[in-house]
Amino acid sequence: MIEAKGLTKDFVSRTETVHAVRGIDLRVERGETVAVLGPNGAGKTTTMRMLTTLLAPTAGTARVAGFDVTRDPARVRRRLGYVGQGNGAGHGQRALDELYYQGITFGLSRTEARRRGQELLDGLDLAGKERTKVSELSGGQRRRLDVAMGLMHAPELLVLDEPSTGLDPHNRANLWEHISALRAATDMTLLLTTHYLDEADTMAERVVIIDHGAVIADDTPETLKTRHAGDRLSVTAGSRPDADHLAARLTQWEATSEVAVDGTVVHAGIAQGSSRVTDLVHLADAAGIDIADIQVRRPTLDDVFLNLTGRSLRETGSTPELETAS
Ligand SMILES: Nc1ncnc2c1ncn2[C@@H]1O[C@H](COP(=O)(O)OP(=O)(O)OP(=O)(O)O)[C@@H](O)[C@H]1O
Repeated sequence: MIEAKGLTKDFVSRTETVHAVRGIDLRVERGETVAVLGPNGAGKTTTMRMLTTLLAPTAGTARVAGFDVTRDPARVRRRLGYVGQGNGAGHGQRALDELYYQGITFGLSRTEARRRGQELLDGLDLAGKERTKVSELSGGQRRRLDVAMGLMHAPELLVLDEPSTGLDPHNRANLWEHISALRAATDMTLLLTTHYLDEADTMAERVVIIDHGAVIADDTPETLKTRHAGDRLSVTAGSRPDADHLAARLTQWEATSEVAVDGTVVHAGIAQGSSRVTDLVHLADAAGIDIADIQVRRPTLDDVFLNLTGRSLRETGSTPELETAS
């Protein structure tokens, strides 16, 4: 569905050149859901804008649904829906009219545009809002209307740029429930950017991590976690001396790495954590170390990013403040 090779974008001004995207290769198969993750300014939006024909690449090529984004932009646009950051819908219009005119723009008949608009309002939990002005919809409802706008012409590919930013957890979950239901009903391909690591983890079959305009990892969330970040172990010892004693033992043990003591808690990385807990208990018993609690945590995508770059996605200010919007 998407095949990008060496996609590059430089923004050149009189004073500077910003290398926003530096030769990205990306392949997305039909029906796949792929999340693009990365800190602020990594080049996610610029990449989406090139793939959706809104921005001309400086170098490289991209084909979407079989058509070249530079040579055949109209054909590409016909096959994709793009929901950008911010609201696409005009605020003075009524919800169903917005969808209707979007449908007409894409060549639907008047009857079909009205039918499709109503179907999407129903499917996205906006039934009853047909005649409500966009400006009077809540944040969550407006975002769902944006998604409906992107879906009016039944695209093969839906590109969502931070669809849930600014929504509270309830509305995020609600939006995803609707997107998942729509996906299940069609074989639509989904490409999204998000700042929410848990969203990428649960919604996407594949995660592409970009940093400084380049792809630094591309795989399933589970493989990324297994390959780039092991399980994390936290053991609470009975006393500080016990914690120090345990830390010394774990430093020698082949299953653990990066051992650190914080009060009576010993933290470490552990290979195949849950299967090694019994061995750990035996090791502590044999050494006469008192243990109060053992916890093994699966890594998150943030641990993956941290291991790859030495920075946390959270520290880079990527997790935006929540605005309550219902
Ligand atoms: N029109 C532009 N002119 C100049 N520089 C730009 C322009 N658009 C983006 N940039 C720069 O390109 C880089 C990549 O920006 P981009 O918006 O693609 O990042 P992003 O990963 O989407 O970030 P965010 O998560 O904050 O949306 C940034 O340094 C940004 O300042």
